[in-house]
Amino acid sequence: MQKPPVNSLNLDLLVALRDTLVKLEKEKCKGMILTSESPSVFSAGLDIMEMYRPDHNRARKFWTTLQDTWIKLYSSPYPTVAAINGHSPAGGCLLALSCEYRVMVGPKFTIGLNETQLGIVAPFWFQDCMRNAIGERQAELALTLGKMFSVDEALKVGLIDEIAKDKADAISKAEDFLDEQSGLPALARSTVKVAFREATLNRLLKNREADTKMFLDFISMPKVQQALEMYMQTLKKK
Ligand SMILES: CCCCCCCC/C=C\CC(=O)SCCNC(=O)CCNC(=O)[C@H](O)C(C)(C)COP(=O)(O)OP(=O)(O)OC[C@H]1O[C@@H](n2cnc3c(N)ncnc32)[C@H](O)[C@@H]1OP(=O)(O)O
Repeated sequence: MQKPPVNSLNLDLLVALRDTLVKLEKEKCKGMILTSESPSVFSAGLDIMEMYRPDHNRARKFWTTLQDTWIKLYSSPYPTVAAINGHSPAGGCLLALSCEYRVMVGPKFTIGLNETQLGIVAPFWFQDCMRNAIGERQAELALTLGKMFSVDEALKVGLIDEIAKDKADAISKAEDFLDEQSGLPALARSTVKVAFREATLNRLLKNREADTKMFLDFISMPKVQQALEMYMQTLKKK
């Protein structure tokens, strides 16, 4: 990802990510490493400006493109690794959680689904991804608190799989994971992957329209708009 300054996921970046994932699948990609050009941010999550005082049609397109991107990434037949070389809150954490393996550069960055702290709610499929990675108990604690994990905490709880000392080390560890996968029969590998992910995927696939409506209704609430405005101001003041 290369959208300065913080790879916030706006409609354009999501379209680019989704189209890339579609192309990779078509071209029978052997494996993908998702990382960031920024030296300190993997992705700042959803672009708050897409949710603040939104145009209804654009907000719908934004959300359905996020859903498409997630579905493509989460269900990709080829192996995927997140080389998390910077902070990874909210939607950034979702991208990392949707890959099969996570290597994160330590020690100073943070990762987590922090939505509750912002006065918004992580959608059920974000929650499912966290639950699948760290288990029911830890996920409930993390989601209700909107907890951002340090790299050490993330490793301990199973949110990431390995710690790297810098980006080059993260890429090298990610390549090791892909090398290990490359010796396996591809169809057997991807069938097992989809079997593990099917229930989580189907939950969104069967409820896409309701999920979109919930998002549009939620961001139309004056209280939510106030919370987003205050949060944007805090970020700008910083
Ligand atoms: C019931 C179902 C309902 C569904 C409801 C909605 C569900 C929503 C789901 C997911 C939500 C999200 O993903 S919300 C986004 C959450 N993200 C964050 O909280 C991260 C915010 N950003 C930061 O903490 C920091 O920016 C950083 C740690 C990522 C990087 O820090 P750094 O110091 O390097 O950079 P700055 O803070 O100075 O930021 C630079 C610049 O970028 C702007 N910025 C940062 N984050 C965002 C963002 N997410 N969206 C838009 N813009 C962002 C920041 O304001 C600065 O702008 P200026 O240079 O103009 O000041």
